[in-house]
Amino acid sequence: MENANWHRLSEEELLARLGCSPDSGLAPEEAAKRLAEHGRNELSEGEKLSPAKLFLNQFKDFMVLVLIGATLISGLLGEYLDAITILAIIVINAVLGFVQEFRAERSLRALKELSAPTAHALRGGSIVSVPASELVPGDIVLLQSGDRVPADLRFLSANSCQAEESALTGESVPVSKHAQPIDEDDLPLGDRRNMGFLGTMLTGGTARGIVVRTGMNTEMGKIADLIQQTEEMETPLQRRLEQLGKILIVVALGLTVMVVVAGILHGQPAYGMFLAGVSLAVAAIPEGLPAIVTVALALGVQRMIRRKAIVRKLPSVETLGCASVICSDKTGTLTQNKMTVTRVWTGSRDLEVTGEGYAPQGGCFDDGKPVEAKDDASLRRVLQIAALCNNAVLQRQAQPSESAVRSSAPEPEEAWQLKGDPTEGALVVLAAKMGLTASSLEGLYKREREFPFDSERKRMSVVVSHQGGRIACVKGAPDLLLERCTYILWEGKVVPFTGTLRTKVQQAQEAMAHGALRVLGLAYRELKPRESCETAEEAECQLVFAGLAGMIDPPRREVQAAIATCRRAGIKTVMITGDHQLTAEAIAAQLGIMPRGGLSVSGRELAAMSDEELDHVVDNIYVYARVSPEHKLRIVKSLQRKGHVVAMTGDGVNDAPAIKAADIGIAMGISGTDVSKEASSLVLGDDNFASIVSAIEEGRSIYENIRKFIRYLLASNVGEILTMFLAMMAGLPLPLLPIQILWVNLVTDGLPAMALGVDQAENDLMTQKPRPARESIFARRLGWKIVSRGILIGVCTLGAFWITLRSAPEGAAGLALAQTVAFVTLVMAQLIHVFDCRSSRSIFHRNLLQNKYLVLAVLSSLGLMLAVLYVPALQPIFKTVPIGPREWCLSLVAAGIPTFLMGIGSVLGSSKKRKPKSRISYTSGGSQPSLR
Ligand SMILES: Nc1ncnc2c1ncn2[C@@H]1O[C@H](COP(=O)(O)OP(=O)(O)OP(=O)(O)O)[C@@H](O)[C@H]1O
Ligand SMILES: [Ca+2]
Repeated sequence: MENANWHRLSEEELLARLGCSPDSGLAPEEAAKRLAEHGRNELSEGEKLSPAKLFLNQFKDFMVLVLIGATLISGLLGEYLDAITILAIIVINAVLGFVQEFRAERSLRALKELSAPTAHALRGGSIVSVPASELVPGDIVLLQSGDRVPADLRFLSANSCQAEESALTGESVPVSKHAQPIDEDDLPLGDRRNMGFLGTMLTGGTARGIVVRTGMNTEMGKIADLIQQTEEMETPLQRRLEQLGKILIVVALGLTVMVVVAGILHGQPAYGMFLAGVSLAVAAIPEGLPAIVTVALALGVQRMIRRKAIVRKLPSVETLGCASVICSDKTGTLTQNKMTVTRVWTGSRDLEVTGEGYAPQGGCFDDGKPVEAKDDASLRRVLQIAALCNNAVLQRQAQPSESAVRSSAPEPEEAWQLKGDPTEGALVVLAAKMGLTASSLEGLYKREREFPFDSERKRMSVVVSHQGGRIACVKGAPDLLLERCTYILWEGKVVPFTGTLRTKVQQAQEAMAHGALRVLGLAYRELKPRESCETAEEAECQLVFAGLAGMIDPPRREVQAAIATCRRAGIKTVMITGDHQLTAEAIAAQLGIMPRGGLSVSGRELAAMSDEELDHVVDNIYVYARVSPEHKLRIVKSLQRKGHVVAMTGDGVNDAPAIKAADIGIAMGISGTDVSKEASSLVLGDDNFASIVSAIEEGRSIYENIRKFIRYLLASNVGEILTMFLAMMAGLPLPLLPIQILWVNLVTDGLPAMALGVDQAENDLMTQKPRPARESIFARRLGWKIVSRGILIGVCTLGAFWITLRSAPEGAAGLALAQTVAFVTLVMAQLIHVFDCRSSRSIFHRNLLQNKYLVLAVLSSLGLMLAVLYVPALQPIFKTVPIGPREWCLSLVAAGIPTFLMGIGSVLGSSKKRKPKSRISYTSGGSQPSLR
């Protein structure tokens, strides 16, 4: 089927060559057959690490190589027990490292699969949503503005279709597409205007195309090796830790060399000192750090997924914790996007509409008296426009099967299902309540044209033919619609739209908007017989204003609490909406977004401001109303200039630039376009504002957990090095034998550190201000804690060693006892300190048993330590001796000092300073000051 000239073929030739019927598409069996033949529609990802390779990689580490060298030397010197034990430790170390990295790798891959795209294909006569990876040549796919092109395809039809092909051609300006054959050989890609290419985006219009090539056979596949995977998968923190790791290696090696030299100068045997040096270097280098960071990030990401926030770019996990402003869409994110018309205004009458949901029950009431459509020409016209200028379809749900009942949402009474825009759905329901259903209108009106809704014009219109005449029906945002109306339908008669009447409409609209209703204006015009009506401009002028419909869209239940959480956490919530300013303000007040003295700004006011003027007030603006997507970019930029870390939501094609520019770009999983998702770093699985707040909470928690185990690992390492260093400087014997150091490194660093990575957050996580984006990982006294605890661990371990050594009998037995005491003290000090690391204050501030994993990890480390002490078979290997109550007391006291001494100090210190919190008051209703 290879043919480079797909663009030359006619539709018939295409269909014949690709063996596809234009009406029913491919049969599912045929599609399956072709999938087996052509392979999946995926770009191969280049080198994928096999588990075996990943395991072998563990041995490539420099320090591990040194250890292997040391094993060889031990073996050659006849110290077989040493050699075997070290070898065993190397292997266990590698297994641990492998498990950590494998888990990280796997969860990162799962993450990628989560955001895998789907496509709408015609298969076996109906349109189905299939994973893009299962498309085959011959599939007919349907695309609309905002979709990514799922394979290379030839267009069969295209309506005002625009595609952005910069990924392939480097040209960032969208090009228009058509479906006609182009009779030219060797056409450059950019000129194949009747083809769409994998990896490009549809930025406007709709299209139908037939897949001609998939996967690595596509144009993108041909250059797949060349394109740099731009997806950033390493976070700034990881990069900084890598640098830190390098510094630590140098420091650790330097200290180790000093320890070895000092030891030899003080008369220690060279072989023993060499082995001790190597072991110390291995122990002191936090080689596991990067892997644990990745695991902590990856596990955190999985927790986020459970809370409906899908991270597309790992670095944003870190940025999330710094977010200081969330700019959120209103409709669907803060509100439920379940619209119900509750009021209709027709000039002469202000009607109340009853009945909730999509079921056409209830009706219009005037002062409590039911109203019939047939008695009121104005109302009839309003309902007609509402029903005709509409693409939403309401369906009675098929008798739900048993399995659907069990799995479906908790609203069994909701028997009606909406296909399409909820705003339009509300109007369909309104018309149906009054007896105008789609089926009753079908025969009478025939749609000739549609000028679709866009968030720029904020209206939609259709042209319908009816009894030989034609009518343009328009609905949209009233303030913009009114400018295009020259007449008004007043008490059943068309009259000129005078200033007084305009004021009345204005007042009616504002009254509805004050009540948090979204208001749509409805207008029409009867076209003259040969009047041209080819553009939206031609259709939407000289209109007759018919009436207003006001609809409620209740806030999402969780949102108010989420916004309060943000406020406590020092995060500002800003509402950005295309809706009317009064509606937006009313809902903002309901949700507690707007503080006393906060401002709301309309798109028009925003457009009139210079960047400087905007910067001046941006910190005090809480609502942006009637904005267009382009305004979002200005808002993001301005907030960033003020030093904010900005999270911005969006769903449409035009939102992509703002999503990209924001520090955390957020796309809607359900209602968002592919274009917006591709630009985003976070996708909300449920379109819900509350999920953003959950993600921020997890982001903060992950970062704090990383700080916890960095503190634990580094303080442990400082303690280990210092014990050895001070002993050698003081001319004492080795306080810890090489094998013991390796054991400490393995057992205390491994599991407890990982358990800290999944620790529960502290209570004050969401009452703290966001952390500054440039803050060092050692900020907020972490560096001090590492150094102070490390020094105390080292000094106390050495102290216990020295006391035992002095009181014990001279000779090998006494030394072994002292070394065992040092070993126990070091291990216990770390296992106590690990609990201290959970708190930013002290060990007394947290429930010790809360983190079950940590308790288990500590208990197993403890068990292993006791085994080394008391299992006779292990004693010769680790050169330990059983210790008695006296030694235990000494060890435990020495081990507790670093944590408890500092803990008591911190309790005494913090009881003195308690500063009062400042309060901002938030209104719940009432009028807001505004820039107007
Ligand atoms: N389908 C539609 N047909 C005609 N007019 C519409 C339609 N949907 C919305 N409008 C009008 O356009 C205005 C803006 O709608 P848009 O969808 O851009 O904003 P929004 O959904 O409120 O935005 P956001 O999600 O940011 O809150 C609405 O207030 C309404 O008056
Ligand atoms: Ca270590």
